[in-house]
Amino acid sequence: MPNPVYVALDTTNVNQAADLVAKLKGLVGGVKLGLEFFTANGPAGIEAITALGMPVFLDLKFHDIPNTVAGAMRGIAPLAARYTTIHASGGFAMMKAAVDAAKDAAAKVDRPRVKVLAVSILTSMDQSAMESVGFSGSVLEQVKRLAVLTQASGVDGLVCSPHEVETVRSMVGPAMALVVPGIRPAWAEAGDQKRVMTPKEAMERGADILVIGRPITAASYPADAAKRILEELNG
Ligand SMILES: O=c1ccn([C@@H]2O[C@H](COP(=O)(O)O)[C@@H](O)[C@H]2O)c(=O)[nH]1
Repeated sequence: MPNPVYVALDTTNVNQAADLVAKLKGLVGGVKLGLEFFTANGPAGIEAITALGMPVFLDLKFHDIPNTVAGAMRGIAPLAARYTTIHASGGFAMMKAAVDAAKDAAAKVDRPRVKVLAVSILTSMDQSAMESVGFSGSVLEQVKRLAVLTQASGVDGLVCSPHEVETVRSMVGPAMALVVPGIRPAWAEAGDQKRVMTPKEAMERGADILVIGRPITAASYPADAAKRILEELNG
């Protein structure tokens, strides 16, 4: 089985990210670069990390009208990321436009197409946070609704918390990638994450990819933390 861990390199500093890549190569399956890194370093920063030879997940969580999101997908096509993200709450038309643009753009630059993942409900939100923005149903019901919409739009995968992954897997089947942040080994602090679970539990419930940031990157010895997670996954 390929290593399912993508480590979230949430930093503004390219050298720090590159140093973590060097320390973690062979211990994680890929790296995730998000808004913090991209807003500080732009496409050149992404290219610098991609050049280090690990699969890159470009987590920019686009959420806008279909035409704008399609343009953004064309914009990132040359960066050769393996995965990118949009928000499922942008709706069917936006998600379809994103996938169509990713396909067209990849054909034009003659590269494998970036796989598009739709973020359902952020793992930092619990039931009361959902209600505070106007949702009356349960988190699980909303994630299920967005999973159906995501699959219908042709998007490649869904980002959800470990609490929903088993239900979503039973709904969408094996082909859709289920990417799961909110991962916390028993020895790590939850921080701002609300819907959390250990790496092993998340895999047992059907995750394909585990997104793990601070439990690795904020550890005194990131490579040791990544090894410990691998041991727990294999144990
Ligand atoms: O629902 C979501 C979607 C994305 N994320 C991202 O994953 C990492 C998690 O980092 P930790 O340090 O392990 O909390 C981070 O980059 C988020 O932007 C998420 O947490 N939840």
